[in-house]
Amino acid sequence: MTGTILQISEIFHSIQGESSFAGWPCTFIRLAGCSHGCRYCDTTYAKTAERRLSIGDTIDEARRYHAHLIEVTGGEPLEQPAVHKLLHALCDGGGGVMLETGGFLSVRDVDPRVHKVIDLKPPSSGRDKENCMENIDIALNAGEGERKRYEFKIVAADREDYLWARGILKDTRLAEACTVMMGPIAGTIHPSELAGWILEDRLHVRMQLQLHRYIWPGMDRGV
Ligand SMILES: C[S@@+](CC[C@H](N)C(=O)[O-])C[C@H]1O[C@@H](n2cnc3c(N)ncnc32)[C@H](O)[C@@H]1O
Ligand SMILES: Nc1nc2[nH]cc(C(=O)O)c2c(=O)[nH]1
Ligand code: SF4
Ligand SMILES: [Mg+2]
Repeated sequence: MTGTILQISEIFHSIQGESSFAGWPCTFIRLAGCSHGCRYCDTTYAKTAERRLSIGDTIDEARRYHAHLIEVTGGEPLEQPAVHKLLHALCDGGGGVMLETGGFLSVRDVDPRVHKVIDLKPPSSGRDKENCMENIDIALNAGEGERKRYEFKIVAADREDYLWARGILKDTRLAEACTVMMGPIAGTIHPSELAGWILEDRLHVRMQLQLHRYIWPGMDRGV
């Protein structure tokens, strides 16, 4: 198992900048490769691997930072089949384990101990037709205790994205069951504009800004 090879973009220690865990020290394992190409992606450098590491070496390196929280992100982490063994082994080691996924692939086989952050890609991504809507059903049908480990996220560039998000939330009533985070895509709408729409519509979502962009402005990698 530990011999299974992962394509790695970077492993770093930072402040969790997104999700309901924003603000906590966190070690990030960024797996390389993504076949989606969202128009606004801020991590295109992760398309290609910097290193190939066994699961065991990946965990050893991540654990060196002694963070209470580890997030596996990408690229698109679910595109590497070995991610499931990685997540399982991380959970066995204790501490909080998070997965950040673009939500194109089902999270059905993800270790149930993992806190799953699932993006719903809006029209401005150019990939909105590829959302795996099964993930919403999986979360809604999860038992009471398990449901808290499903979190959804929608980033928006404009009013069209926002209305799309509002429509999905109304149709599925997802926000009544799970945490839904909403934030602006960097360099597009001002946070106050998005906040205004959320408040006007009494939307039951949590607003987020990418904290790391404020802590380390202009830094694209390793934060
Ligand atoms: C780079 S992706 C990697 C993980 C996975 N592929 C995904 O899309 O969730 C991590 C998060 O960054 C967000 N993101 C990417 N580009 C962004 C941008 N320009 N502004 C705000 N958030 C962005 C994505 O929506 C996603 O939630
Ligand atoms: N600080 C920090 N927090 C993050 N949360 C999710 C991230 C990601 O790229 O998936 C991310 C990231 O790249 N940096
Ligand atoms: S799925 Fe994630 S990593 Fe892939 S292009 Fe979209 S935002 Fe970037
Ligand atoms: Mg990021």
